[in-house]
Amino acid sequence: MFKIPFLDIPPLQRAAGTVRLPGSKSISNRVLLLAGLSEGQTAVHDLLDSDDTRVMLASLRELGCQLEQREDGVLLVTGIGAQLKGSCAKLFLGNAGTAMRPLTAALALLAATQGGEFELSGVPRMHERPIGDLVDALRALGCQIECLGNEGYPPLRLSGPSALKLNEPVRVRGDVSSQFLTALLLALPLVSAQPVVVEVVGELISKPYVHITLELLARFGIQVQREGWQRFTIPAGSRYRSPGAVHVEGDASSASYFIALGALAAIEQPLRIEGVGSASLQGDVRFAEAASAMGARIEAGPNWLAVQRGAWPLKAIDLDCNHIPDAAMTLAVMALYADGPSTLRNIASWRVKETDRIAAMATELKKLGAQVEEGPDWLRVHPLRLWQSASIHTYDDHRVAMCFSLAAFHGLLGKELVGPRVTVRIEDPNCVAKTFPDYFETLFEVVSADPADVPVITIDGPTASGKGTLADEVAHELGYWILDSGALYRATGLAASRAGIDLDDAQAVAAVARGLDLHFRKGRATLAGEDVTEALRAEATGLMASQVAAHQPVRDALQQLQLDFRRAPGLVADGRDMGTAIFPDAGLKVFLTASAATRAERRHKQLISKGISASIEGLRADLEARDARDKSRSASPLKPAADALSLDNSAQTIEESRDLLLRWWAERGPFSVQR
Ligand SMILES: Nc1ncnc2c1ncn2[C@@H]1O[C@H](COP(=O)(O)OP(=O)(O)O)[C@@H](O)[C@H]1O
Ligand SMILES: Nc1ccn([C@@H]2O[C@H](COP(=O)(O)OP(=O)(O)O)[C@@H](O)[C@H]2O)c(=O)n1
Repeated sequence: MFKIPFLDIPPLQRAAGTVRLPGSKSISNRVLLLAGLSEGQTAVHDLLDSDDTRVMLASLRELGCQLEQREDGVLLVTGIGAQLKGSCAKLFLGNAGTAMRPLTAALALLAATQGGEFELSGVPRMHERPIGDLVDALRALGCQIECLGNEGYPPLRLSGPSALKLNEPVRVRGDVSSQFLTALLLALPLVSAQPVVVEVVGELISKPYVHITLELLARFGIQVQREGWQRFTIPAGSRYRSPGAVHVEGDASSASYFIALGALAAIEQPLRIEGVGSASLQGDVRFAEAASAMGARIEAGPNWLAVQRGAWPLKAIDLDCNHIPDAAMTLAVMALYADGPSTLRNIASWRVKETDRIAAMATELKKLGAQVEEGPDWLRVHPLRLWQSASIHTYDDHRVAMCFSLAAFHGLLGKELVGPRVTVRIEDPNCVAKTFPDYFETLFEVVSADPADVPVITIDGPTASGKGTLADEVAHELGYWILDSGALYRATGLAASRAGIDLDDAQAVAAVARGLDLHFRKGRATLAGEDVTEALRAEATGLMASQVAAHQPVRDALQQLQLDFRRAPGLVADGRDMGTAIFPDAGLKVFLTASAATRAERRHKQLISKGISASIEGLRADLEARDARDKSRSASPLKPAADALSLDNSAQTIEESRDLLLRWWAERGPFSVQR
């Protein structure tokens, strides 16, 4: 997760590989509610772990459901069997419409029939998202509902008991959001001693989502009879029965970003997307048809898609997007790469989502330089030729953040589109946590950029000056990768000495360096399958590293390995020759120093905190010896690059050094002067 104020994405070129999608949000929250209302236990496989599912889980727990996370990732939900365990609760539902609407309906009916008082609230934006049509339908049925802020909006208080009028059809509007109908369909089996009829007033929008609701109800034992999309009957005596196990499909709306990515940038081979396919329940899989119409080449299996670039530039479209409301936002960004203006129609529901999405898309697309027109329920986007760097505001809306990441593919993709190489800044990138917490990590796994376009910050300097610490801090703040180049020399020294090789034998050690089976994952290092994290950091290994690092053939052997770390969105590299030899074109070079006394003291503290005893005098002698060797060797000696900025951090805290580097970096970036 990128919990940082912004993420700068450099120009990207190609996409290749396989993406495994997280579970669908719509299916996850419906399954959780149904499992929570059922009798018995449901094993939920592939559940989405996101902000919206967390609020649903917290609510279910509050209402008395038992939740148990199995080691294999499966969640066991033991439902309340349609019987309230407690008579009051206050539920906070964040900005999750898929939790607020159905819980409102279910708790209103449970309070009416079994008595109780429940308060449902959310973040400020949730209190601006209308729920009046659902409240009206439930009140007409006899439920007691108070709007605690503005009439027609959360927060709500639901109380009972009260008599329900189930003889007449329950009428609900379907032309603003289909979630109101879904909420009623999910909840009314709670009171179906007699058949319950729901009638939709107005033309129902987003029918595919209602289709998902009906399919999932059927899996939980409730066969709703449907007459067109206007009238639904829940048979008398319907009861929620756990199906035992449920598998949540991959999120089809999330798939849209990768389908678009394939259409834009899977040039040599298709991009494979696993988790959705031709057998998916979700309407948003039909985004694939829209992408095909724009030129994507798509092959589909039951639960996978393979997408490749077809037409280029993409073909402009004019599309009624009512059937793919969420995924259609992705089309608005694809339209930048089309051969003419594209128009997305029938998207009025965008105005009442996480933010007013029509206004948001128009505003942000214009920042990139695009010409955009909007109407009450449509958006027209013209192709973009002259791109400009833009800082994209994301409105706490995961979909705005995800679809604008696709705007980083520009300029270099086709002959017609050559233009300036620009940076796309995504503000508040962590807002993707709502449905796809690892979206950016997943994206960066499958994209590649021209290395020259990938920004690099180098931090060189003597031992224990704080390079590694500072590199970690800065990389974390920017969402960049880290190269601890010293670890490569340490691993070479360790591997060579374990193999009984003379560390002064340059060629033999270089051969070890070339065959290094070294991997870094989640803060741990493995060498030939063995965890060597601690062994690498030992002082003795540092001395071996400095010995083998003096050989030019060893340095040559490790060069490509180091260059391979230069991947989007960027790199912070620490070592001795990062700015002078490995990344001479780095955008910022820092030469970090501190007095020998300070460094010996720091190293001492570091070792003591790890339970390793050492004397300050001994450490100082070692580090001075190492500095002397690093500076005096002929192969890439330790020295500041001509264009490096020097920083003596003897009297600085880590935070002060970090903030100074981030300031230097910001001054050199495309957003230093506010446009
Ligand atoms: N201003 C500072 N900047 C960086 N590190 C510092 C600072 N002050 C103290 N330290 C400490 O110095 C120790 C050595 O830092 P480290 O990053 O391992 O150095 P290097 O990678 O240069 O050998 C760490 O324990 C770190 O917490
Ligand atoms: N880019 C680099 C990084 C490390 N090294 C060598 O590897 C040794 C260990 O590096 P390191 O960065 O892990 O050491 P510390 O500064 O953390 O003590 C250094 O003393 C250098 O001799 C190098 O020559 N070039």
